[in-house]
Amino acid sequence: MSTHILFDFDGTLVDSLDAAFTAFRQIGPEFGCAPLSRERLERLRGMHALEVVHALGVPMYRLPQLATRMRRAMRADLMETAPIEGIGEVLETLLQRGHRLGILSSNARASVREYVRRHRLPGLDAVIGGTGLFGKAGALRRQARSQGIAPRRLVYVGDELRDLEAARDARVRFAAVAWGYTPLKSLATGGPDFQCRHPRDLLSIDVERP
Ligand SMILES: O=C(O)COP(=O)(O)O
Repeated sequence: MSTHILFDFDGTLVDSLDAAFTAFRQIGPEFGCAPLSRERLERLRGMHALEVVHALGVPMYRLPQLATRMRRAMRADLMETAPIEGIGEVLETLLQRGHRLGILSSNARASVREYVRRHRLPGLDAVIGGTGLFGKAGALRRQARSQGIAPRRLVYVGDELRDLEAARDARVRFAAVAWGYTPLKSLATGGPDFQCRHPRDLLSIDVERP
């Protein structure tokens, strides 16, 4: 039987970290954040998104507004950024093997769909977007329910600790990727079901588990 594989977007299908960094340097100060250096960014990458928000001094009530402003500021750069190298071929192979693919992202659905179309990423027409930064667990649960499948038959592929946490909460399997925002060694502390150092490692995540 095939597995439903849902992909996170930013960091997992496209390396948007530079675009995020540039946008934050512009917008962060409006939210009372100190200017961000590359060195500090590197230190923040190992942390959970909530810890990052705290470390940057963003009040929680302003987070949705900051995230929306960031997404808008990043959009043009993002559209010009190529997908992670090798991901297109891997998606193609997963499709040929009969897997059902999709995207589940806290980024805006319209931007993600536009990106998939422009960069011709195969099999990713189903896009769930705008989940809220910390709303992915509920979205994963709803997805399993609406597809009529047990959560364990879903795999979420992501690059951040909030992705891993959401998959755990929803009892969905999680594949951690090494090429995203959060280093694999930080993701490994959360005990992901699969660790992918290269996109082709995604081809072995269909292993059935009891
Ligand atoms: O909230 C964002 O824009 C980041 O989106 P992601 O869930 O695809 O990482």
